[in-house]
Amino acid sequence: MKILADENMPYVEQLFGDLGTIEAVNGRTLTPQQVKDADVLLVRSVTKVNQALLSLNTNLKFVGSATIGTDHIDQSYLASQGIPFTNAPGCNATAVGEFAFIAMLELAKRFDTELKGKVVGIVGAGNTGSAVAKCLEAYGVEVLLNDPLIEADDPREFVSLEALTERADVISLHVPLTRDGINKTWYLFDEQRLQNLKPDTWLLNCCRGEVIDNRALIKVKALRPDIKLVLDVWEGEPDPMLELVPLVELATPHIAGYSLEGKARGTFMLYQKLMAVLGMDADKSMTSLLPALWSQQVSLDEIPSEKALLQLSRFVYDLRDDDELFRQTLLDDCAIKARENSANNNGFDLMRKNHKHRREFSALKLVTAGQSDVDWLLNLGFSGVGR
Ligand SMILES: NC(=O)c1ccc[n+]([C@@H]2O[C@H](COP(=O)([O-])OP(=O)(O)OC[C@H]3O[C@@H](n4cnc5c(N)ncnc54)[C@H](O)[C@@H]3O)[C@@H](O)[C@H]2O)c1
Ligand SMILES: O=C(O)[C@H](O)[C@H](O)COP(=O)(O)O
Repeated sequence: MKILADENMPYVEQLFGDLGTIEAVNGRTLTPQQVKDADVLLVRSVTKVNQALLSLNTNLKFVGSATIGTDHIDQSYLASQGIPFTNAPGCNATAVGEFAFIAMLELAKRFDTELKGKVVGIVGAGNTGSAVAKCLEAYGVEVLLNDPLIEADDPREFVSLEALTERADVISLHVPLTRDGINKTWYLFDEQRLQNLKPDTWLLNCCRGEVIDNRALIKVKALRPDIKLVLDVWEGEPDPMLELVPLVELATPHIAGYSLEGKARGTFMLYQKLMAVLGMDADKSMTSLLPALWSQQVSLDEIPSEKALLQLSRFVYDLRDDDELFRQTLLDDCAIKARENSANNNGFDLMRKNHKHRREFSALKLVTAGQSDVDWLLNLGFSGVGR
C-alpha cells in the first residue's frame, strides 16, 4: 500500500509504517502526478483535495486530514467517488483554547490590566470555542457565547453577535470558514462590524483569516488604535498583508493548534479511522508518542496570582517567542525578495514546519503545599495538582 503524507504530519512512520510505504510530500505544492498511484492520502489544511488533484488516481481508498477545518476538502467529490474521508474534529481544540487564553493573559500584562474582571465573547461555541471558554471559566472570567447554528438541546446560554460585540471587552473567533447561507462566516467581521467594536476591545482570530476582512481591519485600526489584535490566521496565507503585521500585538503563522499533543491526536485519529476502513485492529497507543516536557513539575508555595499564572503558562509555552520569530521571518522574507527580486513567502510555511516545541498545560504537574483552592488549576488543564 502506498501512503502519501504531508511532510509536516508527525508520527506517520510510527503509526502507519506497518501498513506500507510512506512518501512524505510538500502539501502546499502537491500535484496530480504525485498523487497518481497513492492508496492513502494524508493531508493538512494547505492541500486542496478536489477533482483536479485526484484526476490521475484510480486507487485511492482513503483521504484523511489531520485538521479540524475541512474548507480545503471537496467532500462532495470524494463522496461521489466512494472515497472514505475523515478529518480530526477536536484534535487541537485544547491547543487553540490554551493559545487564546495565554494570549489574553499576555495582553493583560502588556496593557497593565487584569484579564479577570473582563467579559470575553466567544464567536463559535464548538470544540475550540468551548476549549477557550473552559480555560476562562476555570479562571473565573465571565464568558458570552454566540453560535446561531448550535444544536437546539445545547444547555448553554447564547447571545446574538450584536449583543456580544456590545458587551464583550475581548472577542475570540472560533468559527469554520463558510461562504454560503445567512450564517456564512466569510468576512463576518467586515468594516462595519469592526468600526462598531466598543472602545478598547481585544479581538483574537484563531480560526480562519478570511473571517475578518483584513484590508478593512488595516483601515479601521488606523483610526482605532484602542483596538488590540491577536492574529494567528491571515487572509491570503501564506502571504499575509504585510502592513497588518505591525498593527497586531501578537502575530503568529497559523500555529494556535500546534501543540505536540494536538498534532499527535490529529495523526492518531486518522490512524484509527483508516484501520476501521481497512477492517483492522488499531493496536497502537498515542501516549507513547509524546516526549516528556523538559521539566515535568513545578512546586507552588501559594495560589498563583494572574501574573504568576502567566509565568506558569510561559513555562509550558511562551507565545512571545513565536510572535518574535514570525516578525523576524517576515522581515527575512522581505529582504530576500528585495535582494533577489523574486517572490518569496517560504518563511510562513517554514516556521510552521519547524514548529515542534509547544506543549499543553497537561504536560506540567503542579505540586502544591496543601492549599485547598486548587481545583481551578486542574480545570485549566494542568495535571496532578496535589502535594
Ligand atoms: N489556528 C489554528 O491552528 C486552528 C486550529 C483548529 C481549528 N481552526 C479553525 O477553527 C475552526 C473552528 O474549529 P472548531 O473545532 O471549534 O470547530 P467546530 O465545528 O467544533 O465548531 C465551530 C462552531 O462554529 C459555529 N458556527 C458556524 N457558523 C457560525 C456563525 N456564523 N456564527 C457563530 N458560530 C458559527 C458552529 O455552529 C460550531 O458550533 C475550524 O473550522 C478551523 O477552521 C484553526
Ligand atoms: O483546521 C485545523 O485543524 C487547523 O487550522 C490546523 O492547525 C491547521 O494546521 P495545518 O493542517 O495547516 O498544519
